[in-house]
Amino acid sequence: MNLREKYSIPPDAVITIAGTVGVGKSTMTKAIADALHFKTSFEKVDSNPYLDRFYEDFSKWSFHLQIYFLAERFKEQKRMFEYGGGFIQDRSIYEDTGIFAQMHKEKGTMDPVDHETYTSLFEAMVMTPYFPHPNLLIYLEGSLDDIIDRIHDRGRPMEQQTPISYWEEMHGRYENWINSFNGCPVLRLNINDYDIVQNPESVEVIIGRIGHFMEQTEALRK
Ligand SMILES: Nc1ncnc2c1ncn2[C@@H]1O[C@H](COP(=O)(O)OP(=O)(O)O)[C@@H](O)[C@H]1O
Ligand SMILES: Nc1ncnc2c1ncn2[C@H]1C[C@H](O)[C@@H](COP(=O)(O)O)O1
Repeated sequence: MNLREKYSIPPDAVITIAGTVGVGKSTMTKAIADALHFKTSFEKVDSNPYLDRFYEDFSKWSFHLQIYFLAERFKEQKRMFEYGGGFIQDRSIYEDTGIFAQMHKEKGTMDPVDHETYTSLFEAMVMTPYFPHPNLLIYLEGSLDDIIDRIHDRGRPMEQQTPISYWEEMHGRYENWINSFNGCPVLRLNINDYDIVQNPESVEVIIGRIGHFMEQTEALRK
């Protein structure tokens, strides 16, 4: 019996991994997808034509970058929908609007009219059939210091030049955002509790928690 069957995880589930930059979403996405034999939906980072420019000049490129991410996520949502689920998704679309676009608008690095245009496009997109809520959102959390260490260890050049205050602001916003998020059931995992890099077998404990949590939330829904 495979882990998906063992822990009664539906084969058509869509599970989104959320959390701040560097917390470990991509690593967790791959580990869970491998364990469940699910497909993956990753963000485009290396081939993103705006990301470097954005980190050099937030005000100039924030609208372009948000539109780029929105278009990419729309294509991914459509792909997941057409496959009929069975996906682990690296970051939710809710974070683009609820964290990044919001933060840049409030900090004055995204023009309010651009933000309005972006939001109306986002709202039009989520009204299409391609945007069902995920079955589960796994929120990865950790201390700011641990996350900054991970950003440094990963070493993406544009992130190294970004002031710590940017990551600190984002870390705080994530906490507030997840505390009021109600788009789908949320399972919180603290990054100190599982080390899937040093100890890959620990993914089974996470799969067990996912299965148990999904059963509970499904029972409550009935
Ligand atoms: N459990 C872990 N233990 C130690 N390092 C980790 C762990 N998970 C991820 N990392 C490392 O932290 C960095 C950020 O992880 P990544 O998965 O790319 O984060 P995200 O997708 O959230 O930005 C990478 O260098 C990755 O190898
Ligand atoms: N919506 C976004 N706006 C601005 N920046 C974003 C957005 N989504 C992702 N990013 C940035 C943050 C990181 O530098 C890379 C990849 O994110 P990660 O959390 O490391 O997967 O893109």
